[in-house]
Amino acid sequence: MRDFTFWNPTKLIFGKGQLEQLKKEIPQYGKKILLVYGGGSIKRSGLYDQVKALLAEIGAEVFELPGVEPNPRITTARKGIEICKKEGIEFLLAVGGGSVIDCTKLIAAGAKYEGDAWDFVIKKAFATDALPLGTVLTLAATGSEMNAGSVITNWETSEKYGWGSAVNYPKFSILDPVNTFTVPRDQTIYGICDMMSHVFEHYFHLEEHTEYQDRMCESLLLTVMETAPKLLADLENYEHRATILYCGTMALNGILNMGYRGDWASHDLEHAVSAVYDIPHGGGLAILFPNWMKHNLAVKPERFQQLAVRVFNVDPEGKTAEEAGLEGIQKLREFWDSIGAPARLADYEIDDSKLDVMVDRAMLNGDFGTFKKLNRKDVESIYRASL
Ligand SMILES: NC(=O)c1ccc[n+]([C@@H]2O[C@H](COP(=O)([O-])OP(=O)(O)OC[C@H]3O[C@@H](n4cnc5c(N)ncnc54)[C@H](O)[C@@H]3O)[C@@H](O)[C@H]2O)c1
Repeated sequence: MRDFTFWNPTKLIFGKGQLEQLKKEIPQYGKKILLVYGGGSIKRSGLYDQVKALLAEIGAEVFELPGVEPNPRITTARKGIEICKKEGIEFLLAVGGGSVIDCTKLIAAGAKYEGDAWDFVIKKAFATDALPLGTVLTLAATGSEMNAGSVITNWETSEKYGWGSAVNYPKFSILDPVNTFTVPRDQTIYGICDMMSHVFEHYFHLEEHTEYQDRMCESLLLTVMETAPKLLADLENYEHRATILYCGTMALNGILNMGYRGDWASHDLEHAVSAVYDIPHGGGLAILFPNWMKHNLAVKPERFQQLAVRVFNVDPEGKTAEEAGLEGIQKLREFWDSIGAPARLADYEIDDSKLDVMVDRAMLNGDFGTFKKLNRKDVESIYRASL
């Protein structure tokens, strides 16, 4: 295990009816609020009206940025930054899923920056200051509600990158499982694949002696796999929504991955696909991750074997580490198939016609990944296996 410092300042407020806490939390930061949300699901569910009523109760002056897209775009963040600068916004409230939260993070940092906020995303500049932000999460998936990451797409250049800075941590995040009841079945599945993928990104590392971290990762995977079918059979079940919501946050808030660095190449592979085709992030990961695993099985077969035995119940008797590991990867595929996750790029009508463009996008910053550095040939091979 490597040396580490753990710091996560986000206040997590979890449970039924917790939206009321907005009245206590927001006034510490100011009265001029930018409310950021997506395509209207919060209006249909009634959450928008509830938030507006609470903001009215604390006498907030509310400006709005609706219409944040899934795979949020730099153009939308720029609109939000303009509002912040023009109106002297003091606090940003994101109400939505990972896309709304990620966009809000860029707006918060961009509002304190003279240049174009895309500079942060391409790492031309590093964000050292930001307006404070809070979130009301409506979809279990990304962990963005309790981390410092943000993923932004530039549709003009077909680029999608993750960027991060400690200034991005939400001051608070309100997680009421009831607010996730309306998440449609497909988005619920993508969220489940996304949070499991975050754990896999952690799990495949080259560090020795991460016994406790491994078991935490495995326990999260087992919990998600046990709960997912129950939730998908009963989408408005509070307890199952709560378990999945909590798992989504825990999968990517820094708690599982102290003392080592995970791989993250599969996320880069997926970002390059959705920068070209605008597919749901969790759906892309469900297609690509098992193929990344097969491609890299030989790098450290014992890790795949451990995952197979402990999480996928593979009997290691009489098998090499590689054979047992491969069986585990097949069981992961079977599990994702069983919940209705996409398995091939063809499920999104993606063929090999833009394969070179996707490879170019993925390779823009050179070889990537830490478990194994992927080069152009590796990337092409994983995409081809995923067609
Ligand atoms: N910041 C991070 O750490 C991180 C990690 C992983 C992924 N991401 C990024 O996050 C984005 C995906 O976010 P996401 O998976 O949370 O999905 P999302 O925010 O893109 O939402 C997906 C869809 O679900 C709808 N929706 C959200 N909540 C709903 C509700 N309660 N009822 C009905 N519909 C609802 C949205 O309107 C949208 O159409 C991608 O851009 C991905 O790259 C970020």
